[in-house]
Amino acid sequence: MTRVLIVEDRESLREMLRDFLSERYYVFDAESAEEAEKHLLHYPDIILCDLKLPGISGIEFIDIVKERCPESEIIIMTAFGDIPTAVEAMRKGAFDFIPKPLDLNLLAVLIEKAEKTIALKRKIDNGEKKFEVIGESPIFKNTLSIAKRYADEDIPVLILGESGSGKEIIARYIHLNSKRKDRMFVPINSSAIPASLFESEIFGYSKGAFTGAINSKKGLIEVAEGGTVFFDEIGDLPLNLQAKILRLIESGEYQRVGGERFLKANVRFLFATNKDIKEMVNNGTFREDLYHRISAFTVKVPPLRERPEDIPLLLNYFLEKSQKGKSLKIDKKTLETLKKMEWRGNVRELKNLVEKWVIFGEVFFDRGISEIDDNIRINLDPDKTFRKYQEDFEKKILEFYLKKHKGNKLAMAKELDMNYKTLLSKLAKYGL
Ligand SMILES: Nc1ncnc2c1ncn2[C@@H]1O[C@H](COP(=O)(O)OP(=O)(O)OP(=O)(O)O)[C@@H](O)[C@H]1O
Repeated sequence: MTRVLIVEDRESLREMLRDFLSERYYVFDAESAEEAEKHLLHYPDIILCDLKLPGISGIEFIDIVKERCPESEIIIMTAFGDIPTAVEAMRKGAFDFIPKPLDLNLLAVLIEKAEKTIALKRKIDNGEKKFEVIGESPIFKNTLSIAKRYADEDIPVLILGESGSGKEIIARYIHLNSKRKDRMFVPINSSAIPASLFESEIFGYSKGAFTGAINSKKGLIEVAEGGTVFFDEIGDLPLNLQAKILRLIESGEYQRVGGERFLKANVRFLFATNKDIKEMVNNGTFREDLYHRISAFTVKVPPLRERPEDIPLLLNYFLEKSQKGKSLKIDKKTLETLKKMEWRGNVRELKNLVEKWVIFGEVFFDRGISEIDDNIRINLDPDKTFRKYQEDFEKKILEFYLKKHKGNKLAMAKELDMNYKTLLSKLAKYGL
C-alpha cells in the first residue's frame, strides 16, 4: 500500500486530508517538518507538504527528504499566487505543487501520477539488476576476458570505445566480477554535472558551507563507500576538475566542501571516454599526469560494425526485453542489411531501433487494426537516419488512415486521437 505523509500545521486541513486519503492509502501526518523528519524512518512514498510551516519550511524540508529518502516524491501545497516559491520547490526536486484552497480532484490526480512515477522508477531499478552482457564474437569475448582479468585487482581501468558501444556495461561487468561486487556501483557522468556543482556532488558538503547548506550532505564518493565509482566521459571534464580527480585517485583523500576533516575514500575507480584523450594531452586539453594515472590498464570496446555476428544476438535480446510476448519476425534479408549497417550509434542505436519497432507495433495492436501490418513495411537502408525512418513511418500511417476515412480528416484525427491542427500540418508536410 502506498504510504502518504501529510505535513500541514493547520489541524483542520490535516484532518480533512487524512480522512480523504485514508480510504486508499496508508496515511500518517505531522504538524511540522521537525515532526515529519521522524516519520522519514518509515520511508513514505509520497509526501504532501505545506510550504509555510513553523520552524523548518517546506522548501528546506525538500532538501532533508532528498537526502534521507531520495525515492519519495514530494507534492507541495502552496498559497494561491505564491508561484515563484512553488517553482523554487520544483527546482529543488519536488514532484509537483498544488495551490490552496485545495481542489481534491486535482490532488487525487497528482497523487496517482506520483504513484505511477514511483512504480516506473522501481521497475527500471529492478530491470537494471538483471544484468546481462550480450556478445559471442571473438573480438567481444576478448574484451570481456581482459575486463575480467582487471576486475580482480583494485586498479583504475580506462574503458575506451565509441559512443553507445557498451563502455558502461563493461564497467558494470568489471564491478560485478570484483571483490566489491556486493557494494554500490556509482556511475558519474562527468559532462552532465555542472562544473559549479561538481565538487559538492562528488565530495559532499558540510553544514553551512554555503547559503542553503542547512545540513551536511554526502558526496557520491562517500555514497559509493566500499564499491566502485565509474567516471564516464572523463574526456569532457574541465582542466581544473581534472586536477581534483587526480588528487583524489593519488591520495584517496578528500574534503567535503566547507569541511575541515580529511576523509579517506575506499572505492575503486573506473573511467571511460569516447575521445582520443592522448591527442587531448598533446593539445593541452587533458592533463598528462592524469592520463598516465588512469591509462595504465585499458579495455577497448569494439564498435558494433566490427562484430556483426553479435547483431542477431543483441536484436533477439532487446526484442525479448521490450516486446512483451508479441512476436516480430525478422527475415533473412533484413538481417543481412542490418549486419551491413554502419551503426555509428553502436549498440544503443540498435536498441533504440528495436524499441521503436515494438512501439509502432503496439500502436497497431492497441487499435486492433492488424490489417495495417500488411500495409506498412520498414524498408531498411544503411544510409537512412533514424529521423528519416520515423518520417517514412509517419507518412505511411497517415496515408493509410486517409484512405481508410476516404479523406475525412476530422474522422481521421478522432480515430488517431490527434489534434486536428497537428494533423493538418503533418498532412501538408508530407504533401498528402
Ligand atoms: N553487450 C551488450 N549487451 C547488452 N546490452 C548492451 C551491450 N552493450 C551495450 N548495451 C546496451 O546499449 C546501451 C548503450 O550502452 P552503454 O551505455 O554501456 O554505452 P557507452 O559506450 O557507455 O555509451 P556512451 O559513450 O554514450 O556513454 C545501453 O542501454 C546498454 O545496456
